[in-house]
Amino acid sequence: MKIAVIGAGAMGGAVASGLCAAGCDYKITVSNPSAGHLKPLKEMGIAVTSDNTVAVRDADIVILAVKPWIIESVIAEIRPVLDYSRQTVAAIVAGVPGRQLCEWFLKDSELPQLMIVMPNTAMEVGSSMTFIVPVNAGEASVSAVEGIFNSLGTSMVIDEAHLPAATALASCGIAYAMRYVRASVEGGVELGFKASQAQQIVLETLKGAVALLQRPGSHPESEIDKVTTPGGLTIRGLNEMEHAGFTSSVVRGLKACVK
Ligand SMILES: NC(=O)C1=CN([C@@H]2O[C@H](COP(=O)(O)OP(=O)(O)OC[C@H]3O[C@@H](n4cnc5c(N)ncnc54)[C@H](O)[C@@H]3O)[C@@H](O)[C@H]2O)C=CC1
Ligand SMILES: O=C(O)[C@@H]1CCC=N1
Repeated sequence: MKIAVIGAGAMGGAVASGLCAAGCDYKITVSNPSAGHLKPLKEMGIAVTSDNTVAVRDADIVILAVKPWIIESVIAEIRPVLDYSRQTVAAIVAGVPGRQLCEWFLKDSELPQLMIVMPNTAMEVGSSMTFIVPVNAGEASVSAVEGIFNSLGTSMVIDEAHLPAATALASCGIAYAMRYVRASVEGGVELGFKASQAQQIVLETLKGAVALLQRPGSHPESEIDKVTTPGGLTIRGLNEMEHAGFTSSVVRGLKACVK
């Protein structure tokens, strides 16, 4: 299967390099106006070009990975050469509704197989939580796009109404998770560990928490109950974090992200 990736930044670069690193059998061409982002991809053996129309011409699946304010002009550029009878478009773009993409893609009253895809930066390491929103897409094209993003982590097909929440939790959420790690490391340094040791401790602890929660029937509150000895140390820390607004600030941050 041939894939064209338009835009070689954080998302487009991670799709191409992630698929290559996973040893997938896709023939990938990446296009980007400047050469800087293309160089490492070329060194991995990926075909590169600065011409978007060249990249999309032979592709079975076209992945758009440009900023939201650029996507309209990129669609206008590639629309004349796209063959809607055989090509699927997956748009990685935040905050652009499906109906707007349809308006930009419309050609002779036709649309391509079209979906919005929302991954996160962990594609780089094959661990993205990715959402797929079919906008104008049948089962075969959705399953082809699922195949791509399952090679880069885990994917979930959702409806467009859930996309803002999904974006907040997972695509932006990876930054929120990093901020928890950074805060814990800073606390660990104040308590006497070197930053590198504190980071290792925090990451191993998070790995343990994830493994505990991934067991069937597991719940964060019951895991917390096992840690909080009555009158003990853990509950003092937890209550102090809640006095400072921990849960509330996370919920408010997610809601602000969706607004
Ligand atoms: N960065 C993230 O964590 C996430 C980003 N997204 C979405 O992914 C899309 C891409 O974002 P990033 O990769 O972060 O942006 P980026 O700025 O890292 O990459 C965009 C790339 O597009 C290239 N570009 C600019 N004009 C172009 C054109 N006319 N033709 C082809 N390429 C062109 C730029 O040179 C750049 O390499 C955005 O729409 C964003 O909303 C979605 C989920 C997560
Ligand atoms: O911050 C943003 O707008 C993009 C969308 C999801 C993650 N980064």
